[in-house]
Amino acid sequence: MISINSVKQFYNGATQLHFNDWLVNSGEHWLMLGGSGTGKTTLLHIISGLLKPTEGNVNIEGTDLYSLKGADLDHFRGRNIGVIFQQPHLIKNLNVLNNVIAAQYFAGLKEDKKRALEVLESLGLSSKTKSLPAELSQGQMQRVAIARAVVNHPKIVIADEPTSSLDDENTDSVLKLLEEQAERNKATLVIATHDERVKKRLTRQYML
Ligand SMILES: Nc1ncnc2c1ncn2[C@@H]1O[C@H](COP(=O)(O)OP(=O)(O)OP(=O)(O)O)[C@@H](O)[C@H]1O
Repeated sequence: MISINSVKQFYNGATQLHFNDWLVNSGEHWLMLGGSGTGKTTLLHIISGLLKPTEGNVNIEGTDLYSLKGADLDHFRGRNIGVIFQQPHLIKNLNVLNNVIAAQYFAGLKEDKKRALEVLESLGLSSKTKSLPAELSQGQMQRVAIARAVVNHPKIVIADEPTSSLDDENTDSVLKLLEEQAERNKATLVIATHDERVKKRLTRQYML
C-alpha cells in the first residue's frame, strides 16, 4: 500500500510541484502519466524513499517513510521497494548474478544465491548469469534490472520510463515480465511513462 497526502516539492524556491493525494492498494497496478517536466521522476523518488518532500506525508505499507533515517531507511527501502530506472544502472564490473546478489547485500539481507538464480531463470537469463553488463543487449540489461528490483520480494515495484530505450518487441516483453513478476510476488506496481505503447496496457492511471 502506498499513500501520499499533501505532498509538495519546492526546488530552489523556483519550481513548486504540488501532487494530488493518491492511494494505491496492495497488489494494484498503476500508471503514472504526465508530460515532460510535470514531476514524474520527482514523485517516484519521493515514494521510493530517495527524496524527502518539502511538505507532506508518504506512507508505505503502514510505515511513515520519512520517519525513518539513515540505515533504517536504506534497509526498509531495500526490503520493501524495488526500483527500475530508465537506464539499468548495473554495476559494470560485477557479473549478472552478482549484480542481483548485490541487491540482497544493500538491503542488509543474507546472500541467497538460490533465490537470485531463480529470479534470473524466471526472466529468461539463466544462460547469462556469468556475463558482464557490457556483454548484454539493452533488453537483457533491463531484465537484469527487473531481477535486481524483485529479488528481495518487495511489496512495491516502481519503474521510471522502463521502456523508453527499448524497441517494440523488447517493450512488450519487459512489460509482460514486470507485470508477471509483480503478480508472482503479489507486489504493487507503479510505472511512470509517457510511452503510448505502455498506456494501453494498464487501466488505473494517476495523472500529473
Ligand atoms: N534537482 C533539481 N533541482 C532543481 N529543479 C529540479 C530538480 N529536479 C527536477 N527539477 C525540476 O522539477 C520539475 C519536474 O522534474 P521531473 O524530472 O520530476 O519531471 P518529469 O515529469 O520526470 O520529466 P521528464 O518526463 O522530462 O523526465 C522540472 O521543472 C525540473 O526542472
